[in-house]
Amino acid sequence: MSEAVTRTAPPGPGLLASLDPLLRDWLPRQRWFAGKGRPVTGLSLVTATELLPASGPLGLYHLLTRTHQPPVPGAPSVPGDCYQLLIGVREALPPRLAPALIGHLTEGPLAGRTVYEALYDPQPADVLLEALRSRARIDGLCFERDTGQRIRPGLVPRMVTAEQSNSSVVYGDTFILKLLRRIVPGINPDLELPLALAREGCARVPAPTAWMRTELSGRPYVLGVLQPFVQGASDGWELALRELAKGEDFAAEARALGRATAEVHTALARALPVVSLGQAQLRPLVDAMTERLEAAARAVPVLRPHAPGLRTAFEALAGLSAEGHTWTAQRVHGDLHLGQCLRSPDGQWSLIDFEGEPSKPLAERRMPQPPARDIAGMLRSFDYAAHSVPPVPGTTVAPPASGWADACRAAYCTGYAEVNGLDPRTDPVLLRAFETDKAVYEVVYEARHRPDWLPVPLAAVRRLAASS
Ligand SMILES: Nc1ncnc2c1ncn2[C@@H]1O[C@H](COP(=O)(O)OP(=O)(O)O)[C@@H](O)[C@H]1O
Ligand SMILES: O=P(O)(O)O[C@H]1O[C@H](CO)[C@@H](O[C@H]2O[C@H](CO)[C@@H](O)[C@H](O)[C@H]2O)[C@H](O)[C@H]1O
Repeated sequence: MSEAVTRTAPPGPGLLASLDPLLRDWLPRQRWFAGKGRPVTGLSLVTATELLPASGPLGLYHLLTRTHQPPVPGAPSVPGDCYQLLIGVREALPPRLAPALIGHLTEGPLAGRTVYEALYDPQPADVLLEALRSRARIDGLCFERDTGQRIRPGLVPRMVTAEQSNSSVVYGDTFILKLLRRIVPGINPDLELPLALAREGCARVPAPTAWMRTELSGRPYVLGVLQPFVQGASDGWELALRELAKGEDFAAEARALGRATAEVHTALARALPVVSLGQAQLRPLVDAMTERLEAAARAVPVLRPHAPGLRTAFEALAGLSAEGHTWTAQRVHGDLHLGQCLRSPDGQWSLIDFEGEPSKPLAERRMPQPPARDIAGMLRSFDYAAHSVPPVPGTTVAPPASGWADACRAAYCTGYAEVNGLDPRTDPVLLRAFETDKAVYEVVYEARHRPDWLPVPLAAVRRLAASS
């Protein structure tokens, strides 16, 4: 794990080489590890930055490390993914840090010491906040902030333990720092879009307070974003499940969510380019959807029988386009679902996590898209919530939830139209194509990350395939 190091710090490659076997075992077990299903055959260190020396009671290292894995069958060989790690080194872990254990060093300059995931530990987490507050520059790590927003020192950190694609730390219920795990070169929409929305004065999205970035081989990388923490918030997914469990409807909230989505779309359309999609521009979009379907059917065999029916959704869209129909495209959220919507105690909705679908290339995530992409994501999410309610024991009857989902879906579109003037239901071909694309994505996502959930998107796949 030493040949590709571009920056090293004491105690140097000795420590880093001895970390290699521990990380090889630990990395693939992390929720945010994107290369699941293929063995990690090697790691190469991209950068190592010492934040606290291991000669003291707590050593702290910021690492960027590239994994080597065999290519996905049928796909071309590409460089491995690059992950961001914050590694702590202590003599022994206090019991409160037991879940953070990575392993024990058996060789090298620090043999006998314990290595752990340092974000769990308030002291290292505080090092990051202090670096952002003071706009530090440590080796190639740049900590920057909006000087108009104040970061009070001494806010107590706690790691967010929810299942995430990245990792987050909350500071004193005032800020939340998201450390991106799989990092990719380029402008990251998770910082780009909230900054653009803040400039537009859009209050539906927490405005970035500070961010961490670096440059590798002349290309920019966003490493993390700090934003105000919405205190006492519940996310839309929790709220929807709560209402479902009580047998309550969620239509009023769904309508408010539709309004919030439309407000964000309107602000994004003001802030960033809006383009028209004629036949030439729509073709690549439809081709990409079709290719994703083919790749998904190769990866998840249970999808195969439905592929012909699903393909008709994309063909219908291409057909409308061939007849001269055009659509408007703009920057969108890209992975909108109920878990990305936070309701504060005063009932206001905020949207978070503008990273887009993490498995897609950044260039694709940053392309203008019909707003129907986000709307379809939310419509799928109401359906997900409805299907997550376990059936009544001893019955095979579907939970009373399909009607619940239909009411939410309708209310959401109504709310959207109230703000935007355009009711998404007036373009059913476009909506079906995007819902299909999303359901296909979800099948792959669940097969990879949560196989028990696979029946949820598969139910939608069956419905969408049959609705041609
Ligand atoms: N500004 C915020 N205020 C309160 N909670 C937040 C905020 N941003 C994120 N969260 C919480 O952190 C979780 C993870 O954030 P998210 O941006 O979705 O990360 P990821 O990209 O890792 O999925 C969210 O589900 C939400 O519960
Ligand atoms: O980690 P992210 O929030 O960026 O998104 C990924 O994980 C989501 C699950 O946590 C996944 O969402 C799917 O499951 C949700 C219920 O847990 C449901 O509300 C969504 O509609 C459904 O797509 C998301 O697709 C994935 O990108």
